[in-house]
Amino acid sequence: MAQAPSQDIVTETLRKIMLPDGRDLVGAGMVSDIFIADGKVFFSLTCDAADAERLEPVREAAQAAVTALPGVKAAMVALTAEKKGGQSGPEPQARNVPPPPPSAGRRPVTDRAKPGVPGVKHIIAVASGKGGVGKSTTAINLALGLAACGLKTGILDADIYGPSLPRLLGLKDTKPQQLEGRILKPIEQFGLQSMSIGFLVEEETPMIWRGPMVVSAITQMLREVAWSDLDVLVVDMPPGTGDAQLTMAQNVPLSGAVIVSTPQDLALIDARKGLKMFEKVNVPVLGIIENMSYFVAPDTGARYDIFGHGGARAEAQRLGVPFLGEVPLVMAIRETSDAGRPITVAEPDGPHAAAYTAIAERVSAALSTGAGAKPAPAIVFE
Ligand SMILES: Nc1ncnc2c1ncn2[C@@H]1O[C@H](COP(=O)(O)OP(=O)(O)OP(=O)(O)O)[C@@H](O)[C@H]1O
Repeated sequence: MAQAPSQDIVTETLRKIMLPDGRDLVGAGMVSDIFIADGKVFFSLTCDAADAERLEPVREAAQAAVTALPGVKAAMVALTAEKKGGQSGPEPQARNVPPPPPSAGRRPVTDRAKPGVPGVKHIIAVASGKGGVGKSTTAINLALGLAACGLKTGILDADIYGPSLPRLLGLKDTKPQQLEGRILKPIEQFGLQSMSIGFLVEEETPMIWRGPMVVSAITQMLREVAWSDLDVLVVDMPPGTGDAQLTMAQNVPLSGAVIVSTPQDLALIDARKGLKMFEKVNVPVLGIIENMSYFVAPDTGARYDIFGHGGARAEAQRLGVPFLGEVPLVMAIRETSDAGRPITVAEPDGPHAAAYTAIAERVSAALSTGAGAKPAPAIVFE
């Protein structure tokens, strides 16, 4: 492969990407420090929060243009509303906050009003306010981390718009066995019981589901799968906070929810919406995970905060929700996921597996104590 391009070449490429107002990205002063390592290019684009949605196609165009440069293996471009510097100072150690102790006022984690799922003690949702923040990657590694903590664990891929579990588990051509009636046997992989709509339909099948169908498909996968004796079932939710997600959060007997966010303020705005959604339906939020928290250069091991590290921790603190931990942006996480052997399986003794296991321990502790963000009581004036 050709040599990776220089920062100047990347900058020149970005000069050709135009904004709707006719300025180019570089001329508009939107491009952060550009970081290039091992053929991969990382940078962020600064914009007003209000313009984020409108500028998503520009972000995609920038990412595609840089990816197409000779010598580029991958590019990761994020939109952010804060200006960020390049390399950070030394990272303070051990900043993870343990889950808060159970307090008398917290409600029990099992919602008795909803019928439980046979064979499953606790169900937790892994959700994100927006797509592409690494929710599925986090969900599978969290599930594996919970299993490593000694919990009998399952994972249900409820992201039926874009199921990724078959790929993440290296089970692309596997079909579940049908037991009597309509009941499906979960597929066992890496010690997890798993189910995904991706096991049932071909990858090419267009997934055009309307909201209500999404909910019934998921409810069916929850209740018509022979989950066996699970301590915890991790549900990888569809991204976003629309009606389908809200109905799901309402209908699935969730013990709690975990929100995944990247550190940028714009992702955090969406994460906050996710949090509010669970509060609305009285599901305790067990905490927030910051994914792609910082970047570790593969060659030098130096740490860079190009995407604005620490935002999720601050946000969790602000919202009174536990911070569950941070996972860096490392190519090994992406590559192992793509290869169907998540990092917690591929490198169980490595630092990244340790990060996920530490997060899993906090989730497990929160489940057993009933800790989580207690929704504020509604005050009604009549
Ligand atoms: N910590 C990480 N380091 C490096 N790459 C990561 C990390 N987390 C996720 N990724 C990569 O980012 C991409 C998006 O991740 P993933 O599919 O888990 O996101 P998602 O939020 O579930 O996306 P979608 O909403 O589109 O389903 C994948 O290629 C994944 O391998």
